[in-house]
Parts: sequence; structure tokens; C-alpha cells
Amino acid sequence: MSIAIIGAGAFGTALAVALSANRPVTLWGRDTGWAGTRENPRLPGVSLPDTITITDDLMLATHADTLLLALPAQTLRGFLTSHAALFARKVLVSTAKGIDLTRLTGPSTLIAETCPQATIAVLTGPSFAADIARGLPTALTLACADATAGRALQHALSTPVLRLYRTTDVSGAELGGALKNVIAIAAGTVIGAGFGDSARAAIITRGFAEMTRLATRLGARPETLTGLSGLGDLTLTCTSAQSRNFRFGQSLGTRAEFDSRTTVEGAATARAVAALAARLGEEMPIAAMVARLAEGAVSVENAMETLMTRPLKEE
Ligand SMILES: NC(=O)C1=CN([C@@H]2O[C@H](COP(=O)(O)OP(=O)(O)OC[C@H]3O[C@@H](n4cnc5c(N)ncnc54)[C@H](O)[C@@H]3O)[C@@H](O)[C@H]2O)C=CC1
Ligand SMILES: O=C(CO)COP(=O)(O)O
Repeated sequence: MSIAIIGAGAFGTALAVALSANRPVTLWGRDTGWAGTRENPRLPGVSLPDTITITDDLMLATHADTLLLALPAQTLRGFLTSHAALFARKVLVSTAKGIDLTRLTGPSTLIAETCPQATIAVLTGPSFAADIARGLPTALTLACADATAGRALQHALSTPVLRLYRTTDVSGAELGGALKNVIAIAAGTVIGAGFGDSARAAIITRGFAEMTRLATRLGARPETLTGLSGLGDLTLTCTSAQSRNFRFGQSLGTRAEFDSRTTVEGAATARAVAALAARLGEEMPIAAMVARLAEGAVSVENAMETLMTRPLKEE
């Protein structure tokens, strides 16, 4: 199996470092002006080994048979549409955590729509780029509907410090990764606003209930949601200031400025979730509130009051 990573942001670069322990890896980025230094400014302090070929030549990168797509979720559809011919018969592994706002689908469906002959997989779970790049022990979910291809990917992408668990539930795995970002914004907001750790625990738990309700309605298996890609990543992202989604939430809570160039997948996904929930007639009060908070349509105090004064119900 030959591997290229498409997207030289923090996560693509971290994956390149981890996987280069097994074999040579190609890392493609649209802006690789930093390549001569062997240090990506998006992942400072990490020196890239010589076994990684850094390139901005997409033709060269797509010589590999297996391509890991490490682009932000809202850019994936446009990127795949523009370059579909290069990706047509590849094994495509998405690492994006989001729901596309225009199509209201996850990355695997975007890939299926643009590259119908590709083998599709999803790599997701609790894993900060900086942790992976430093070689810290990490466990992820590898989801592929084709069990044979999934098994081959699981073995090829595992290393002594990167342990992959396998599932055929692609939809469940990618929805867990997308939805946890929305709840992480809510958790960050609660902490930023000083509502306390008890309120955060409530947001995590009720947020997980929302995640499970929507994902299972969309065909996910409940046990996938309780795995690494769901509960695992939700736990990480709602409790660590390493998370950009959590920090964005904190900035809403404290009314501090936030660098708009930072990748925060949960804001767009919250809007996508609100639209999906309306279409399906599902109640997603926390996600709906995150969508309004991120747009500045409601104050943090009003958001919390609205959530706390909803009609009382069974758990
Ligand atoms: N950073 C992390 O710890 C983790 C990130 N992820 C996911 O990985 C995906 C990528 O995130 P990061 O690498 O962290 O983001 P990043 O913000 O560090 O990098 C994004 C990269 O995508 C490139 N890019 C953006 N639009 C593009 C386009 N239209 N064409 C080509 N390249 C484009 C940018 O130039 C940049 O190199 C996201 O979906 C994120 O949720 C998943 C697990 C962990
Ligand atoms: O998905 C992640 C960890 O698993 C990274 O989270 P952020 O995108 O919020 O930084």
C-alpha cells in the first residue's frame, strides 16, 4: 500500500509523521513554502523526517493508491469536485470532522457522490494533532463498509503508538466526529461564561443524547456512538483547551476575540445539524443554540436560560 496525505494542515502533517514510521509517505499541501525548513508552521516544534516527501504537486501525490483526505469538512466537496478524475479509483480515507452545509451530509457521502468508484473509509476518534506528532499513544476508529479493505487499512495505518479499531459503520463514525465538535463549542461556552464544571457535565451528557438521537436516525449503530469516534472524541474535545472548538466556545463565553482563520468545524456543522434536525423533526436544542450563538444571534445568558427553562421531561 502506498500512502499520500492530502492536506498539510496540523492533522495531515501529524498523520504523515506518525505513518512515516512504517513506510515513506507523501504529504500534499497547497502551500508548502515552509517545506525547506522541515517544520510546518501549523504544527510548530515538530521536525518532519526525511521519509516524508512534501509536495504541492497533486499529480505526484495521487500516484499513491491510498489517499488520506485531511482537509476541513466545508472545503472537501469543492476540492473533490475539482479533482475528481485524480481520485476516481483510489482508496480514500477521510479524516474531516463535519457535515457539509450545502449537501447536509458527511464526508463519506461527498466522496461517494464525486468519486463513485473509490473505496471509502473514515479515520476518526480522540486525537490532537500535536499528540500524534509527538508519538503519544492514541487510539482511533477506522470505518470502512468493505470489511476486507477496512482490515487492510487497519493494519497499514496502525503503528506501535497509533492503535486503530475497526468498524463497518461509516456513517456512525463520521457523525460522531462531526457532532462532538458542536457540543465542544457548547462546553467551551459554559466554561468561558463561568457556569461551572457541573453545567459542563450536563452539556456533555445531554449533548451526547442529541448526538445519539440524530446519528441513529441517520442509520448509525448506537454502539458506534459509545466508541472512540463518538463518546471518546466528545470527552476529549469537551475537556481540553487544546481543542479549537472548545476554545472558540470559551471565547463566546468570555466575549473575547477569536482568530477567524482558525479551523473550527463545529460552527458550520451546528448550522447543518439545525437544518437536518428541522428536516427530520428531531429536537436538537443544544446544537440549535450553538448555531445561534456562533452567529451572534443570542447572548450566552439567554442561551442558557432558554435551555434551562425548556419543558421538564424524562431523561
Ligand atoms: N488538528 C487536530 O487535532 C485534528 C483535526 N482533525 C480534522 O482534520 C481536518 C483538518 O484539520 P487541521 O489539519 O487541523 O486544520 P488546519 O487548519 O491545521 O489545516 C487545514 C489545511 O487545509 C488546507 N486547505 C483548506 N482549504 C483547502 C482547499 N480548498 N484546498 C486545499 N487545501 C485546503 C489549508 O491550507 C491547511 O493546510 C479537520 O476536519 C479537522 O476536524 C481531526 C483530528 C484531529
Ligand atoms: O478532533 C479533534 C480531536 O480529536 C480536534 O479538535 P479541534 O478541531 O476542536 O481542535
